[in-house]
Amino acid sequence: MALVQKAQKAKEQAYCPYSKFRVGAAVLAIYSTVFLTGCNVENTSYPLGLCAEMTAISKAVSEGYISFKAIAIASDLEDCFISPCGACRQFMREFGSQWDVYMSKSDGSYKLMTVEELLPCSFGPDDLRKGKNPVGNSKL
Ligand SMILES: O=c1ccn([C@H]2C[C@H](O)[C@@H](CO)O2)c(=O)[nH]1
Ligand SMILES: [Zn+2]
Repeated sequence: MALVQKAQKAKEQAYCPYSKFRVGAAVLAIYSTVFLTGCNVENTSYPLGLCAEMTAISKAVSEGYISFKAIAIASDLEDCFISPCGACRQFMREFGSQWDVYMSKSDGSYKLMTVEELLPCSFGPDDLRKGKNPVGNSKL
C-alpha cells in the first residue's frame, strides 16, 4: 500500500534518541496526489517531543492542505499495528472525523479505522462554535 510505504520511508528520519522508537507517518490530502510525511521528533526536555502524525499533519497544513483522505503510520513493531496516541487522535479530528487511518506493522500489513472510530464522541471545531458564551466571564 503506497501510503504505508511512504510512512515506512519517513520513519527512517525519526529523531528518537531517548525512546529509540521510530515512527513515520504519511498523509494524503483530498483532491491531491501529494504525500506529506513526518517522523517523531524527540527533545531533551521529554514532554516537548512530537509524534510523527503531528509532524506530518502540520507539514501538510503549512503547505495549504486541510482536507485529508488518509494517514498511514509505521513503526518497527513486528507483531502490533501502531496505534496513534490520544493527542494525535484529537490532532487528526481537527480536520474531520470521516477519514482513514492506516495503522501498519513493520511488514507493511495494516489495520484500517476512521478517525471517528478511533475517537468517538469527539470534541471538534463545530462544538467550539456552538459553545460561544455571549456574556463571557463577568467576574473578569
Ligand atoms: O503513534 C505514535 C506512537 C508513538 N510515537 C512516538 C512518540 C515518541 O517519540 C515515541 C515513543 O512513544 O514514539 C509516535 O510518533 N506516534
Ligand atoms: Zn501521538
